[in-house]
Amino acid sequence: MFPDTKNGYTYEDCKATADWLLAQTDVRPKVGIVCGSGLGGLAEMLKDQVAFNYKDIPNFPQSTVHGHAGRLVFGTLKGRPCVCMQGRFHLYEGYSIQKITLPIRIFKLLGVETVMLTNAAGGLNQDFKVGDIMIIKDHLNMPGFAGNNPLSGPNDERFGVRFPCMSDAYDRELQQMAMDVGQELGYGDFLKEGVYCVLGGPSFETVAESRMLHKLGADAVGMSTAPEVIVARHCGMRVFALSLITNQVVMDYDSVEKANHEEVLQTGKERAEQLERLVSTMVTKIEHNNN
Ligand SMILES: O=P(O)(O)O[C@@H]1C[C@H](O)[C@@H](CO)O1
Ligand SMILES: Nc1nc2[nH]cnc2c(=O)[nH]1
Repeated sequence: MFPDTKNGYTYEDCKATADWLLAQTDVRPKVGIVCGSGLGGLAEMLKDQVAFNYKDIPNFPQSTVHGHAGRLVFGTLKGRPCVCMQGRFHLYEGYSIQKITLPIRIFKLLGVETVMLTNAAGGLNQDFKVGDIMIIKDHLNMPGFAGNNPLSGPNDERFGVRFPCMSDAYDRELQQMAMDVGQELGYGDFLKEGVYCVLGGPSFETVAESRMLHKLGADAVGMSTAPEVIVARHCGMRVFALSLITNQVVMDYDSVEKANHEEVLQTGKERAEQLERLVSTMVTKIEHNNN
């Protein structure tokens, strides 16, 4: 079956999904986590889990990519109520940009205040190595340059304003917290910061494209996250995001390296434990209104 490409989801559609979920769990999450390719182990850390397959959730798309389990998991992480997407959606799966970002609005209506996103990305910055964790400080939203922005279409003020600011999209306090926590955990050698660039995928970059993105100021390139960040900021949630550098992007015509999804998943496995510890430690330190 070809994925549902319905464009718009109304406030009422999102509310219906959120209410359906809230009726089936007592967990009232303050933190919403999105797991990138091969990084779904974070969801397994949640205690007292109540999990839903995406196929059972009204209005939810299905995961079609290897490394994205397709489960929404509620539970607690060191006592803090969380909800975790074990698998996200991508434009290249054939979904509309509104559909891939729908879960972020549902997070909002579940009561989430802070969104933490992870992804797998190719390293463009020549100082980065495979296995580095990059704290995202900003993004280049390439589909948005071509008019494919998740906020295109009628604006519902119940979510946010027509023209949201994005110069502060990535919460600076949370970036500093990640640096501090990373240092405490002994991750200083592989913890970096930088600019993430999203492309539509699913093809990986040509050499010319990679060189261009590097010149434009991107440190890492991937196929997700930025649309989710835009939607999260539009509806007023704090955002923190990390890229795991799973491969070095090929920038040289003489290179024999070839980007591939298996390498992406393999690097995810090798670095998963540290990434999970970094995110889970941060969750215990983030202050919310009633904790
Ligand atoms: O969901 P993320 O952004 O982690 O997935 C990346 C981009 C592609 O979906 C895939 C390529 O290997 O990994
Ligand atoms: N576009 C893109 N996405 C990725 N996800 C993981 N690695 C890569 C990469 O090299 N390029």
